[in-house]
Amino acid sequence: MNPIEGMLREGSLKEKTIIVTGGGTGLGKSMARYFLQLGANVVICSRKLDVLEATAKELETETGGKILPIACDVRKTEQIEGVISASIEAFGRVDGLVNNSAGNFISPTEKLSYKAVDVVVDIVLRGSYYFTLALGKYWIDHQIKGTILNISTTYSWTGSGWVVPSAMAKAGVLAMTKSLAFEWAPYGIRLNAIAPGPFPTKGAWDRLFPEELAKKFSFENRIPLKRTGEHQELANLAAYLLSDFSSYMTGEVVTLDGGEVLNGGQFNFLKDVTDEQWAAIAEQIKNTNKPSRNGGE
Ligand SMILES: CCC/C=C/C(=O)SCCNC(=O)CCNC(=O)[C@H](O)C(C)(C)COP(=O)([O-])OP(=O)([O-])OC[C@H]1O[C@@H](n2cnc3c(N)ncnc32)[C@H](O)[C@@H]1OP(=O)([O-])[O-]
Ligand SMILES: NC(=O)C1=CN([C@@H]2O[C@H](COP(=O)(O)OP(=O)(O)OC[C@H]3O[C@@H](n4cnc5c(N)ncnc54)[C@H](OP(=O)(O)O)[C@@H]3O)[C@@H](O)[C@H]2O)C=CC1
Repeated sequence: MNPIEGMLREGSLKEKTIIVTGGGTGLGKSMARYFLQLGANVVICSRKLDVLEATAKELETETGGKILPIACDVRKTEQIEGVISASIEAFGRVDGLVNNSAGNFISPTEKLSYKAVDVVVDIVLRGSYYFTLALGKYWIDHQIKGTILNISTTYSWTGSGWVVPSAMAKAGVLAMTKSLAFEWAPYGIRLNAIAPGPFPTKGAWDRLFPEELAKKFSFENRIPLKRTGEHQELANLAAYLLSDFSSYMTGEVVTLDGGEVLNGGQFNFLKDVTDEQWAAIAEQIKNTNKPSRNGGE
């Protein structure tokens, strides 16, 4: 496969200031890089300031764009408000938010302590609605037509065992996306979401596909398109959803997963049937049909 290129034309996010939570690592970092390349001012925030500062330095050198790293635990409202006021001070205003911060790990649910469930739900659900609420109030007060992109998962729809706190929290984020897309549409505020399939990042792989598991299962085999996602593919979609090109779209959840979620199709197990078997099956079904066509049983 050829390397995936940036999709939008230069300057597509010019004059926009976008906050990316969890923007120091993984997919958040890849989105931040592309937003900078498209001319946005970017604010990245998460718990680890040293990681954010290293990312900011790297991306600034690479893109020549303006990026501000700020420490913020998305479970703390005063820290979120601090990020918003520091962003306004640095760039004049805020136009976009990516709720990308997350916590997650695989575990049998009955082995989780109450705190282990809380930690994931609080980062994902509480963090997303705290940030959304704080920015929404600012946008409504200042008549700014802001845009929010929530990073969800495909199992928000289907549910999934062994990641139950994450599934509960991400499903809540989806409900918020659709509910507020309607309620805040009169203010011109848009909310959309991406449901990514597997995109290799250290954060996700260490906690969801650890070596012990990777030795036994081939994840690529579960994916109809037989590969994991490229970060630029997700960054392209994210930039589109934050740009004015998507200004007629709100309340939408776009799945980007190589077809992985379609595995649930009831007859998809037939992918292993050979051509010879298909010929025999067709013959058998036709023979069954014959008597009924001739008026028989
Ligand atoms: C296709 C892929 C879909 C991907 C989706 C994603 O979201 S990928 C994104 C992936 N990226 C990330 O997740 C990035 C951020 N993630 C993190 O920082 C950590 O994974 C965190 C979420 C645990 C928070 O860390 P922290 O330092 O704030 O918390 P802490 O260490 O204090 O633990 C709190 C409680 O959890 C308990 N506990 C922990 N592990 C396990 C376990 N394996 N088993 C059982 N329990 C476990 C721990 O014992 C404690 O409970 P206790 O004993 O006190 O009752
Ligand atoms: N990679 C994948 O295959 C998939 C990822 N996703 C979603 O994509 C997003 C990015 O995940 P990914 O890049 O893979 O993983 P990462 O672990 O790299 O990203 C998670 C980010 O969240 C930040 N974070 C965690 N806790 C907090 C907190 N309390 N306050 C603020 N920030 C916090 C972390 O920074 P810090 O530690 O500094 O706080 C980190 O930068 C997540 O929403 C994830 O659920 C969804 C489906 C698949």
